[in-house]
Amino acid sequence: ETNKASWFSSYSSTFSQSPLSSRHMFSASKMEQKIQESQLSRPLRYDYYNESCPQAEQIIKSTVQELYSLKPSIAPQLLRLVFHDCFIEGCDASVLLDSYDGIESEKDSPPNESLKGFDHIDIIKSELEGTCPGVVSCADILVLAARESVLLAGGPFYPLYTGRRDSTVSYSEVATFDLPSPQDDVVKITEKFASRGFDERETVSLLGAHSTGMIHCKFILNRLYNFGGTKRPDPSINSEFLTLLRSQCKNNRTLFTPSASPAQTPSPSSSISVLSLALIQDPGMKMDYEGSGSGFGMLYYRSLLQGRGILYADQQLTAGEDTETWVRAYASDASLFQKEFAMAMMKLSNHRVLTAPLGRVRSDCRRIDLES
Ligand code: HEM
Ligand SMILES: [Ca+2]
Repeated sequence: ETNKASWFSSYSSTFSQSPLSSRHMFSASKMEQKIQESQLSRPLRYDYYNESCPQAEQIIKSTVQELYSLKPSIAPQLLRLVFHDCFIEGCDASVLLDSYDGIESEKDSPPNESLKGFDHIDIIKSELEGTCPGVVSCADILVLAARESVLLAGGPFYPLYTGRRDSTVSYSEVATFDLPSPQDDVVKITEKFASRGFDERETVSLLGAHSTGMIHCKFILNRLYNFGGTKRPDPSINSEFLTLLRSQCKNNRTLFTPSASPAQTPSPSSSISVLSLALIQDPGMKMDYEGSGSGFGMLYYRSLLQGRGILYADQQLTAGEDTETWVRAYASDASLFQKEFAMAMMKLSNHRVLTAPLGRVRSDCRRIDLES
């Protein structure tokens, strides 16, 4: 029931706060209708699949582990994926839908351009469909796979209820406007998370997810070479760290992997835009650039305190009084971080879920089945 209460508080805060409400897909009356309908829908349950598909959670766990042993990069990919799903109209697998038949999908919206992990979700889904066809929702697969990924990346375990159902809609416009941008300042970031019911403390702990995974240079080039049009770097970057980041991310036309030969440098008349070339040639760098593998969390916050945040948005956590307090707390207490990250991930995974009779269980996570 507490679950439901937080669902409602986060929903209504989105609704009332909403400077962006005209851009949301739902009109006010539709939203009210949705709230009323949801009062009829059932809450999530512990071990929801224990009769309908008792092996479900084990299958998800072992498949993620197997995929991870072949390609460790899937763990951060799945973790990011659950954030991008749950943040946009709740944990309903809306982010997994492909664009087809007039559906403009979230995954094709600009903030989701570099999301990965969709094919891994397909693999897990097909394992489950082989065992219990039509039973396990894509939304549950996403949160459970992300939980496993957090563990593999060195983060905490957290319990999750199940019984989420999948959306029949993809919210590409909401994703375009509401997902946080790497260029957002601390005010914007805290506003966006507050609109989903997360306070500063929870926001700072969630950002600890940036202890793991890859970042592409395109997200920080301005910060390194032309911050706010100044032709100078962001003054908040530690100067040694600036040198390191610049060595990883060369400026525009010279943005090539070390193996690229000079002959491949495009001439100014090249028909390929510099931006798209930059994307092709941008292999990305590890967020835990020190590669010490010294755990999930601690190093991220310590780096922020030294002006070594990679994204502008990361570094902004030290620019707000409250957020900085939590950065300091997590930098000095690893177990506090693990505990609070676990709580925040549980809250994220329960954000505005759809349960029966709402939504449905898609048999293909990328498409809405016509018959069901
Ligand atoms: C202010 C909020 C946030 C912003 C602006 C932001 C932005 C970004 C950007 C720009 C990247 C790099 C993507 C790429 O280069 O392809 C990234 C990666 C990542 N983000 Fe965030 N993010 C935010 C919050 C979060 C949260 C709350 C989580 C999870 C709880 C998360 C998890 C991740 C993960 C795990 C990666 C690595 C993905 C990979 O290796 O493929 N992020 N984020
Ligand atoms: Ca969603």
